[in-house]
Amino acid sequence: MKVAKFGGTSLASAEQIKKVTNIVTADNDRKIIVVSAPGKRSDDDTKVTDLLIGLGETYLNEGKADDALAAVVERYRDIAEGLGLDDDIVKTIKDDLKSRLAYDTSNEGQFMDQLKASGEDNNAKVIARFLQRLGYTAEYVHPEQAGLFVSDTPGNAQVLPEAYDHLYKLRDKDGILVIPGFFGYSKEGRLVTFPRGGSDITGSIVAAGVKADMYENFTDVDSVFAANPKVVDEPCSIKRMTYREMRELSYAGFGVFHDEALIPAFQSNIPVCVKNTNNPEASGTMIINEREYATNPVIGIAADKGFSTIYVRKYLMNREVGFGRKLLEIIEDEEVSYEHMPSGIDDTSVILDDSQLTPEKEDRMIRRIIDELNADDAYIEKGFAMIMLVGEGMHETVGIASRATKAISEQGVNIEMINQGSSEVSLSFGVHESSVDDAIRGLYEEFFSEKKVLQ
Ligand SMILES: Nc1ncnc2c1ncn2[C@@H]1O[C@H](COP(=O)(O)OP(=O)(O)O)[C@@H](O)[C@H]1O
Ligand SMILES: N[C@@H](CC(=O)OP(=O)(O)O)C(=O)O
Repeated sequence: MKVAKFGGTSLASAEQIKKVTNIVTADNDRKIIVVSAPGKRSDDDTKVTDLLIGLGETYLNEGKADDALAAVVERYRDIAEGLGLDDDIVKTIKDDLKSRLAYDTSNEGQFMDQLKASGEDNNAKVIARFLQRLGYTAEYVHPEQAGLFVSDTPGNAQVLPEAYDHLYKLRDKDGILVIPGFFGYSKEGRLVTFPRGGSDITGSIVAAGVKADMYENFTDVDSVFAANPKVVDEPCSIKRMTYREMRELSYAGFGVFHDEALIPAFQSNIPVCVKNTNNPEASGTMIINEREYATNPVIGIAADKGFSTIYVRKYLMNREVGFGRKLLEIIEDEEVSYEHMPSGIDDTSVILDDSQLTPEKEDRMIRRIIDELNADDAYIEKGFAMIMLVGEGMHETVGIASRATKAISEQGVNIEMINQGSSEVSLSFGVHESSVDDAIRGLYEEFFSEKKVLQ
């Protein structure tokens, strides 16, 4: 049995949904499909999830949001018409959205979650209805009834261990099961979404729960590439990579697959295959436990912008017992997690993701570092990007770090930070955001320029 997840680009229009149903019905093993909300139809289009976020925010600010509601309903009307479905499904979706807007707004996180989740929930209903109309036995599956239980943390759900046993029972059902991605339910029955891009996570959890033979992740590219195709021209395709490599690369910026989505599949040893809805014949990228890495010690380069560094200097910092703990405690008190912490003798830097920061938090942290830790100097610098070079064979291959630093410096890019820490499969560099694309192109040229496909 296979679990196939289809992303927003694969379900953005009626035409795309028809491709999806062709793919699903062409292989009897594709018994469970996990679907996203309709995504972008073109580069300047808006994902339904973003329309829903806009709808929720307008409603919270103004107490009504008729135009924003109409824009969401219009997307489904377009799809329903293109699929030849009766208009009643559009009316049902409109009523559903209105009842979600009537939800208690006192907890904004919960209010937004149940609204955001409607994108996948209604799309799953449309797709199940379309499959039935085509004459297939197909069923929409409600995540709560399937037992997809998660933590009660709005926008940041984590699967609860008991979910897997409940999901196993889906194996007993007949026909094609259509499950909306992106959300589950708390034990108290509250809807909770995963982080953005979280339908990949649902797919992986369901694949692990039903003990699938494979988890197929359908998107809009033929494979995972060694670098972001928006930065490097025609980057080489990766045929096979390990879970660890994919996790590091997706954490560091490969938008094609959610980094948290690897864990459930990995723990159950289910191979993951990334494939293209627009070209399903292409073999895609297999993500597996081990690979032969002698010829390709490095498999990919990922990068992400939006990092800040807290720089702290204090003479004899290395001799002060508990300095690091106290520093991290100040950051913890602001409910901020840290990414890296490269250190010297008298100074240390803590790298933080900007999305967790506000000017008030920054001020409080700096003031406490100076007052409570008696630091000689402390300040925040913004506008960093982190680049990650990843590959299972890197640590056994002499000279990777020196080739990488040379390649970056030949682009005229200054390296602000290097971290070849405890991870055995990655090496990361901090550079200024403005020079990150040059650095990636330099690294790509050094490690992949002669290659078309990484086997
Ligand atoms: N290294 C990479 N390999 C493949 N695609 C990548 C990579 N880095 C970024 N991407 C982007 O990820 C996109 C697919 O992810 P996403 O838009 O989330 O798809 P979906 O709608 O299927 O969830 C691709 O169109 C591509 O532009
Ligand atoms: N629709 C949600 C969840 C998701 O995974 O979407 P996509 O498959 O389009 O990345 C989002 O945009 O975050």
